[in-house]
Order: sequence, then structure tokens, then C-alpha cells
Amino acid sequence: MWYARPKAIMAARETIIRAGDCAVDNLDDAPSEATLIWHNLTVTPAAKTSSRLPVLNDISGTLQPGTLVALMGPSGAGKTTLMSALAYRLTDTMSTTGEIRVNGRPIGPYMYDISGYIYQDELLPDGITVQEHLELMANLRLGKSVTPDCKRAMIADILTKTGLERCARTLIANSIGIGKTLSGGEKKRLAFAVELLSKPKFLFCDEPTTGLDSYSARQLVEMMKSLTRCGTTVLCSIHQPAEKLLHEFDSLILLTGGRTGFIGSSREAVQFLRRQGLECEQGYNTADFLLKALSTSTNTNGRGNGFTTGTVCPLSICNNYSASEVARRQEALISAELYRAAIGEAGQSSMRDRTQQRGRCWFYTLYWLMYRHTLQSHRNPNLQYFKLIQRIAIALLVGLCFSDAIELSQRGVQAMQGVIFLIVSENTFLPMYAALSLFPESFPLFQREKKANLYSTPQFYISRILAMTPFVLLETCAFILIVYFLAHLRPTLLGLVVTVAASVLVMNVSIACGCFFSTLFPTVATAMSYLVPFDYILMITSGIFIKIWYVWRTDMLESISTNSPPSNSRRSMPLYLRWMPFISWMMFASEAISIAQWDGVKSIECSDIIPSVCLHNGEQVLEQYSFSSSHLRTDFVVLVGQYFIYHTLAMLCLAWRVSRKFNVAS
Ligand SMILES: Nc1ncnc2c1ncn2[C@@H]1O[C@H](COP(=O)(O)OP(=O)(O)OP(=O)(O)O)[C@@H](O)[C@H]1O
Repeated sequence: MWYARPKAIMAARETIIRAGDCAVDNLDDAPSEATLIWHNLTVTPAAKTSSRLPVLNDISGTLQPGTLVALMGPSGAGKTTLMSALAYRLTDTMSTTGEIRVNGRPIGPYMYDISGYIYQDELLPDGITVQEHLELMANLRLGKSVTPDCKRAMIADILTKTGLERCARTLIANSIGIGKTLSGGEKKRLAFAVELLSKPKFLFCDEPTTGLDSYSARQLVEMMKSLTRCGTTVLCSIHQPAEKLLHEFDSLILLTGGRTGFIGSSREAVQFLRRQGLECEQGYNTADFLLKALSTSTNTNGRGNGFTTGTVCPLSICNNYSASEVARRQEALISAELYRAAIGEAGQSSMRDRTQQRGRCWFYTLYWLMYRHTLQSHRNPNLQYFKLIQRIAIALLVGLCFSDAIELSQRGVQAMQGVIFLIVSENTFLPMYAALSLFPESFPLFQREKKANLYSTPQFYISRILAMTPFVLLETCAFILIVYFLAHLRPTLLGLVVTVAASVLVMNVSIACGCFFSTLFPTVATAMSYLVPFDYILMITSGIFIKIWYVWRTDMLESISTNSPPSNSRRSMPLYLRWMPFISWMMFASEAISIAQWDGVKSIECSDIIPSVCLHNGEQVLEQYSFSSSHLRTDFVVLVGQYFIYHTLAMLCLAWRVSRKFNVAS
């Protein structure tokens, strides 16, 4: 019998207490009690959404410390909305009036520090194992204040007691769809296991048992019950629990049509409905009976429906509840909390920002996020190794095609500028488009973890970029070295170093720009549609097609010497488009690589062309493309500057996207 498993329950409780101990030792407020009340709470869809009918309509209630509370009601009754509102996790598509207070203090962002939330659609990272995820969460949530040994012990215990030990090395999910991954039930247990790490004051679980078999559902509820014995209050929305499981809950909150149908124990609920004339049929599941009583379509008299007598509409049930003794009891508790707040006894001190107490250091969090991104990259060979092979193949193709063409002749000049254009283009377009999917695909998880206060936007962004940097360097160096040696580019160390450095910078600036577009627009498709015209800016300003610097320099010198405004006659680009080169990098990179290849070349053969149009030396080649060897330093400074500018813009866009405020009365 499931209820005759005291050993398992005791073991789970021990784990939780021990896990809690490790965390609680460092959080002076963790064991303190917290009462949550909501008073005259109304939640309405925001003006921009179609329906303006309240989802929750003037409801009140309390959550007492250390209790396991079931939130029940027909589908669409407002359970998720209530839970999100209480947990300060409503999205900005809802507006709220009324009061929600913890120990008398209006709720606010501090709820992320004192509460955990298991979502109906739990988001978990792909490409890492259960063990790795728990390690990461232990480090992000508990910081350095808990020793690595203690964390390891906690994780081992939690894995055993949540039944996840067998799948500790299983990947949570895998975007390429190959290999074993966690089942739906195991994912729910993992989400719960993560919450055990930090022992929150409140744990909100949105339908955690949905999709689980009855044995797994029972295990999960037992674990929640154990958690309440350590002081945590658990609010859990649940559909049709088995009879005995229902009695595990200390109280029920019944919702229907956004109103409260009842708050109290299951026995009291049955008695209350009996007084309304609704009698539960003998042997009928109490949870089913309660749900049917609250459901507009099924609350009718007749055997087989769960009722033996009576017909009461859910609205009357809500009205009768408001006038009942049980509701008055709730009102008294609410009044006591509001009174506490009014006389200034609100629990300010116990709700301090716990992140300061966790001993989390900025670089420590950054390190663990990098660790996760690196693992994910390695577990996705499609993304990494395939790209490397692709780049090597392109490098071999380009290198072999130009292997006989690079020489100190007029033909060689054309071939050299062609190779340079290919090197710069190859390091621009592919990485820029590949970066477009970087942030949209990880945004939902990032948004949830960021709002849960696990890390900041700069930490997430920088860790993502740093984690991919070694592979980006490897890819670019492999590409450029193959092309360099196969195409017989200039055999000097300086030429090689400048070419490699410029290519690496081009690749990184392109990724930075791709990241900017990927954070600026909500979807990859939209970002791509704006990026295509941007490609043309890059190409036009690459220096191959228009002599940008030459015209500017000559115009400027002329205007200075004649003390007159620059003439328009020799400009190859109109005045209003002359900002374009500054947002592009292809020209700066082309110029730097051209300087590396042509600067100091004394003589070029003219036998294959008429002498009047022959380029006799490297300097003339550079001039032909409006480049100048004196610009080398400027080129690198601009490339580095663009790298930082694009990344900063991308990070600001990401911060703006994630900062769309939660709309909860406070
Ligand atoms: N952002 C929103 N904007 C407008 N209406 C919403 C929004 N979110 C939920 N609703 C509506 O509010 C009502 C209650 O939704 P909620 O998800 O809270 O119900 P629920 O009781 O959790 O349902 P279920 O048991 O099916 O998950 C539904 O009619 C839903 O369509």
C-alpha cells in the first residue's frame, strides 16, 4: 500500500532536511515562517488582448506556512493565473488589482528569491545530463557559500530520493533527436529535484502530476508533503487526484470561473457542498465530485454523476462560500495580516535579497554558465564539427583554385584581390547568419532563469559568446591557414599574422552583428529579412566596388587647402550614404589584408598588360583600391571597436527584451 511506505517518506524527508540544512545554514531567513494572503484580487487581460473579462474576479484567501495546498477547479477556472499572480510570475499580458502580501509585505521581485515554481510546460536545457543540470543549478542557486562536497552529497541524495539516480547520466533533451533522453515524468521529477536544492519558502507547482502514472504522482506528492515538514508551503494545482492522494493535502482551494468556490480541507469541502444539497455518491472519488460540482456543464442531479441529490450552479456555490463560516475564517486571517502590515510589522527583514547571502560571485556564475554552453556545444556535433568540416572543405576549394594564380604580375594582382574578397566574405556571411539563431532558440529558458534571479543578462550573454569563442578561433584559423598555404599568399610572418588576425576579427565582428540582429528582432525569420539588405551595405562598402577612402581623403585635403566645402564632383557615394562604411567591416578587413599582402612589394611584372595601365609595385596596387598602408592600425582599431559596439548593442537589446515587466500589484 502506498501509504504504508514510511521508510521511503522518512528517507525523502531526511534528504530534504539534509539538503535544506546545507542551504539553510547559509540563509538565516530560510526556516522562518511566511504567510501569504491575497485580498480582493482581480486579474484582467491587458487592454491589448481581445478579452477584457476578468480571469480572477475579486477573490481572497491565505496560504498558511508549512502546508500542502491543492488548487483545483475545472479547466480554465484560473488556477495557473492565480498561481502565477501569487508567485509574482504573471506576464505583462495581465493586469492586476488587489493585494498580495507575504507576512504583510506586498509581493515583489523578492518572490523569485523565496519561492520556486514548477511550470506546467517546464523548460529544461538540452544537451546536458541530469547530473550536470543539478550541479549547475546547485552552483547557480547556492553559490560558493556551500562547499562542493556538500553540494555533491545533496545532489546524490536528491537523485536517490527522487528516483532519478538511474538516469543521472541521461541527457535531459537533445535538439538533434538522437540518443536516450528523459521521459515527461522524469523531467517533472527533475524540476522538483532542482527546487529541493534551495528549499524555498513557497513552492508553486502547476499540474506537476499531469502525465504521470498513479505511482509516480503519489511519490511526487509524498515528496511535496515532506518538504512542507521543513517549513515550505506548497501550492499545487492538480486534476483528479486519487482519493487517498487528496487526503495528503492539508487544504484545498477550489476555483470556478475565476471565483473562489471553497477554501478548506477536503472533508470540510464535502460537508459544505452537502449543506448546499450536493451529496457525494458512496464510493465516488471526492476530487471528481468536487470538480463536477464546480463545473457548469456537469453540475446536474442524477446517479453516475457523483451526486445523489441536489442541483446547485457553481455561481451559487461561490456566493454561498463567501457568506460561509469558512470564508469568514479566511477573512479573519487576512485582516490579521493586513493589520500587521498597517502597524509596520511586515516581515521586511526576513525577505531580504537572498542573492547577496548566497555568496555568488559574478565570475563564478559566469564560469558555470560557460560550462553549460560548452557542454551543450559539444553535445551538438551538428552545430560544431559539421561547421568545421564545411569550412575546411571551402578552404580547400578556394586554396586549390587559386594555387597557381597568385604571382607578382597583373594577373596575380586580380587573383590576390579576389582571394582577399573571398576570405573576407567567407568570414562574414556564414557566421553572421549562423549567429541569428543563437538567442531566439535559448530565449525562453534564459527569460525564465533570468527572472528567477539565477544570473544577469550580461552574464548570460558574455558566457554564451565566450563559450563559443575557442571554436570560432579554431574554425577561422583552420580556414585561413589552409587558404594561405594552398594559394601561396605572401610567405612572410607579418603577412601571415596580419591576415590571420584580420580574418579572426572579421569573423568575430560578423558574429557580433548577427547577435545584434538576433536580439533586435523577435524571430529568426524577421531578423533574416532585415539582414539581407544589410548584406548589400557590407558588399558595396567592401572597397572592391567603390573607392571610398580615396574620394574622401582627396576631397578633404582639397577642401582644407582651398578653405572651401568639399566638392561633390568626385564622390562615388552620395553624401547621405557616406555613413555606411562605418557600420560595415568588410572594407577595413580587406584593406588590412591587402596591406599585409602588398605593402613593401617593390616590383610587379607588366608583360601581360599595356604599360600605361600597369601597376608597378605594391603601393600602386593599394592605391588602385583606395587603400593605404598608413591605415593598418586604424583598420584594426575600427574592427575591434565594431566588435564591442555590436556586442554591446546586442546585449542591450537582449536586456530590453527580457525586462518587459511583470504586471503585478505590489
Ligand atoms: N494572457 C492571457 N490573456 C488573456 N486571457 C488569458 C491569458 N492567460 C489565460 N487566459 C484565460 O484565462 C482563463 C484561465 O486560464 P488559466 O490558465 O489560469 O486556467 P487553468 O484553470 O489553469 O486551466 P487548465 O486547468 O486548463 O490549465 C482561460 O480562459 C484563459 O483563456
